[in-house]
Amino acid sequence: MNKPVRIAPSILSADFANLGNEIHACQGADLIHIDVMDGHFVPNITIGPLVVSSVKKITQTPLDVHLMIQRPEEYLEAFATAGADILTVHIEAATHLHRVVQQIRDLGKSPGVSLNPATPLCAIEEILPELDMVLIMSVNPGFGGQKFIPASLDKIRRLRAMIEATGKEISIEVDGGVTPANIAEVYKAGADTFVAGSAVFSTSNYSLTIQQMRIECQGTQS
Ligand SMILES: O=C(CO)[C@@H](O)[C@H](O)COP(=O)(O)O
Repeated sequence: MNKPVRIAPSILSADFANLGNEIHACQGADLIHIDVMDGHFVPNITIGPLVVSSVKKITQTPLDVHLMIQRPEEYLEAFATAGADILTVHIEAATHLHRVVQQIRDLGKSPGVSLNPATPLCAIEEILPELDMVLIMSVNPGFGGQKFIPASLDKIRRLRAMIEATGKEISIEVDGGVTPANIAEVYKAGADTFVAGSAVFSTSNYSLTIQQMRIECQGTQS
């Protein structure tokens, strides 16, 4: 069976002075990806729960909140209350990851775990069956507009095999340097959810770009 395709525009590349309209222009998106950076886990500072709560008021599209922060357990409730639907934490930032994943479930949200490019897949072996999604960083986190790291493709293939062995439906999201030119290859490797920041927001018609990215994946289906 063909895997679903979810396109998640990352508002990190949007015009923040015009955020509501920027999000409305992403018609056809499956998720709105929101990058939360604390200036400690990554060298950049971005969005907090107040902005998530404002975004929640203006869109029906589920909010995919990517926490690139230290001590994520201290902020889960705030982001859940603000309207996050998916809460993804970094394995490198959560000391008691199992507890953090349970906290996300208890808040009624969908848990994801993200891995930096240098973090091996074996690090998530034990927690994998508890997750709804694994986010593979295909750039080093912190900034939009970076180049996709080609070694991510093999990592995605191996992760897909690990997920199949669990017999569970767990999404693979890929974040960083995904474009209409490489999305088909990333999909074929086993990903189903694609974050796209500059690839969407640098174009003149966001909705059309989202549609093109989906078509690129569907073109690989048998
Ligand atoms: O998490 C991050 C960057 O750390 C991303 O979500 C970026 O926003 C992706 O941007 P592009 O690579 O697609 O421009």
